[in-house]
Amino acid sequence: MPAATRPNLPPRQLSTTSGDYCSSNTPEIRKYLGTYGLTPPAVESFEVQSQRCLRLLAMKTTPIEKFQYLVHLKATNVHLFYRVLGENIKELTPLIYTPTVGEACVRWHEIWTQPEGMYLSWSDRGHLRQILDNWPHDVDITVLTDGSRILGLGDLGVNGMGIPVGKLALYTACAGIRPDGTLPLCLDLGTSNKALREDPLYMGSRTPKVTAEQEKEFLDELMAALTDKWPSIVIQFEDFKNPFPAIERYQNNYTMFNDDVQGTGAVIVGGFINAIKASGVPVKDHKAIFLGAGSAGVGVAKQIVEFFKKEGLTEEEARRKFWFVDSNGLVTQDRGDKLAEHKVYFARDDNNGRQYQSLGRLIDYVQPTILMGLSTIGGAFTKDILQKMAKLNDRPIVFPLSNPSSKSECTFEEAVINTEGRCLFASGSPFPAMEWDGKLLTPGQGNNMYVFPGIGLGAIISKAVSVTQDMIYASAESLSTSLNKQEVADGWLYPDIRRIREVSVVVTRGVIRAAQKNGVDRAIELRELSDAQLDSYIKERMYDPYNERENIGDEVNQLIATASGMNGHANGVNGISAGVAHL
Ligand SMILES: NC(=O)C1=CN([C@@H]2O[C@H](COP(=O)(O)OP(=O)(O)OC[C@H]3O[C@@H](n4cnc5c(N)ncnc54)[C@H](OP(=O)(O)O)[C@@H]3O)[C@@H](O)[C@H]2O)C=CC1
Ligand SMILES: CC(=O)C(=O)O
Ligand SMILES: [Mg+2]
Repeated sequence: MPAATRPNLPPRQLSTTSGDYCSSNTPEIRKYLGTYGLTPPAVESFEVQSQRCLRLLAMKTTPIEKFQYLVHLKATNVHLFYRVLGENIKELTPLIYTPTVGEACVRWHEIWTQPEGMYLSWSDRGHLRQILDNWPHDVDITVLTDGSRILGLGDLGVNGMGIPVGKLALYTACAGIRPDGTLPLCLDLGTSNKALREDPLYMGSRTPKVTAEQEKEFLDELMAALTDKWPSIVIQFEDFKNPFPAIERYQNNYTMFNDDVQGTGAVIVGGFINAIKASGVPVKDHKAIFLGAGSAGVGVAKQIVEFFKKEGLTEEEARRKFWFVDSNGLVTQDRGDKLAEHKVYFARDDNNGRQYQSLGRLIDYVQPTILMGLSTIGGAFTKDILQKMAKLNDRPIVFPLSNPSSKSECTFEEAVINTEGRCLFASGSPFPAMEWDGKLLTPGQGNNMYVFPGIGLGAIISKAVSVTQDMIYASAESLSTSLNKQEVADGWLYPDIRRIREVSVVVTRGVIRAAQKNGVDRAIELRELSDAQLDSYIKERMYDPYNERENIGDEVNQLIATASGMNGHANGVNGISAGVAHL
């Protein structure tokens, strides 16, 4: 074939995203693609490319610059991005997700360079189904937000797009959901953030947030449009200021869940089950104070109620183990204000006229074994609070879960020092390990990425018609059993994040089994598989960035085979195959 031109084949649309310009392409592939001469001559291995990426990353001095480089890498070579991410998941997750994604969202309008995902505006209603036709791929899963409660950072309008983009990257990295099967979706329904509305660089509608009734009308149209376009789509809601109406309205009619309420509940229960075991205190003797009674706090407590019930408590006994504090103090039935509906279930009626004075006084009164933070108030677990918990308990359970790190109720170091290294700890954002009394202590991270990828993949593979409470709970239980012997021996609450692909298989299997038990699965042939067979089935369906060649396909394999007189199948053993496999 001529050196620099495509053989007798039709012109081909080149795509940077799928690696058409990748330096690992062999000369044959470059000729086939028509990129011969358009890339530097060297044919590089993945290791070399990865080394360059990591060096480039190290040259960036701030987390936001590193974030921007990773956005660029994903846009220019998606498979390389997922290889680098997969091999450095522990180091890179804080850059593509919390905490850095928080800063990226705050500054989204300043740092935006290229489109990712879809935006649907209030003014688009009536046409949502048509607009979805503009999306170029088939979709397995979407993460959608209205930007109204981005981490603990408040209403950021369409700047919130960073969250669906980041979460979907984790669906791919952790559970192998194909990148082109994911749709980040940001609803542009106005924003209550006046500063953003007035910022000349803001990229959303400059109108106040629509009413709850209008949002419901919009979501009704959107849910119908999404499932009409992609009948098996899994729809994950994220970072809504008030997520409860949508969960209630759609959970039985669509394959949907809300990760802040249900995923957070599951991931915290997953670590909590191990914390309860490690505390040495029987389940019946635990008592919990929650600082923050929002969607995440109540979501976590509801899943813990399920766990307590499975451990033999009645629902009433389980419910009464919780004391919630919100911005108006202890959540009680006789407080004098109208409680938001989601708080009523846990509102206390045994306050005996006592007024809430402070978190410290409440700890003295309740004597809790567990202190959870989902309040968005950074530093709320002061030295005094932590020392009180340490005085009351041999192994106090302290979970400061607010994100990003600046909103965490305390740091790992503060918790360790003020409980003399005895706390059972998990946070929302990552903290470094530290030495205490000659021992290296590693903080747990109650990171939803342990469960949502498996919930999503389980729903996709089982073709579930809805995501049931049992599926969510199964993800928590599966997570709690996924620690290996060493992790258990070291007293960890969560498995090593570097094993996330293995963990996601266990979680996915649990979710599929629960879907089968509930009869919501449509892939009924999977019911016959043993657990080992189901694990293999799941693994086979996971996207593997090391084995990507669909961009080239059989056409080039055939061509290479003919040109080289060899069997040029991409998984073969010659130099050509290495190039194809590393597209
Ligand atoms: N796994 C994880 O790491 C996850 C962490 N989160 C984090 O949890 C936090 C809360 O999320 P979410 O529940 O959805 O948010 P919400 O806004 O729904 O809830 C925040 C809660 O904190 C309460 N609060 C605010 N100020 C105070 C105060 N001074 N004292 C006591 N309580 C206060 C609010 O009170 P009021 O109700 O009166 O307004 C509300 O109940 C966020 O930072 C989020 O990032 C969320 C999901 C997963
Ligand atoms: C982790 C997450 O979902 C949140 O903080 O909102
Ligand atoms: Mg969230």
